[in-house]
Amino acid sequence: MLHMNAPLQRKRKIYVTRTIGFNAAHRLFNPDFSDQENHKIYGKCSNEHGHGHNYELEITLYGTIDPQTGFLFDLKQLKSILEEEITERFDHKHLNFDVREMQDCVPTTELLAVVIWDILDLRLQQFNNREITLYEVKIYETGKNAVRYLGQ
Ligand SMILES: Nc1nc2c(c(=O)[nH]1)N=C([C@H](O)[C@H](O)COP(=O)(O)OP(=O)(O)OP(=O)(O)O)CN2
Repeated sequence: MLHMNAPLQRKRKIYVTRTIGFNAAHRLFNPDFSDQENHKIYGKCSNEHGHGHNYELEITLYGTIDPQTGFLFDLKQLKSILEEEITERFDHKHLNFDVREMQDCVPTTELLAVVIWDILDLRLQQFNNREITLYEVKIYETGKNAVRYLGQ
């Protein structure tokens, strides 16, 4: 038996974060509004042919350290899940047209965070019996603009 018991005399709750990026295009445009209204609300972000972003995401899990492995969750496994669920779905896509989960909404960073939360929350349900939950989806749309969603 390894001597990791000392720090694990009691259950330890911890947060683990993996960062991932993808490039995508979008247009902020609500078909319920006129072109003028869209331009007033979304400005240059409503330009007809859209524009691109280098999105950076921080995905944080929360739970109890496994006393056998010393992990909350294997980060290699989290990397694979994020590649399957996020990179494959969003990278080099146009969010208004190419991503089924975004087609009925204006692809703001807020709604992108909610959609990504729902995708990952579903995928991670298989690990709930290990007391692991999704804690936060944080998205940087630009170097200066970020959104955090905690599932509420
Ligand atoms: N609440 C939100 N506001 C805005 C969103 C959004 O998703 N949620 N998105 C945009 C645009 O997509 C836009 O591209 C961001 O524009 P801007 O603020 O100009 O981006 P920068 O950080 O690069 O701007 P600087 O000029 O460097 O400050 C707009 N609003």
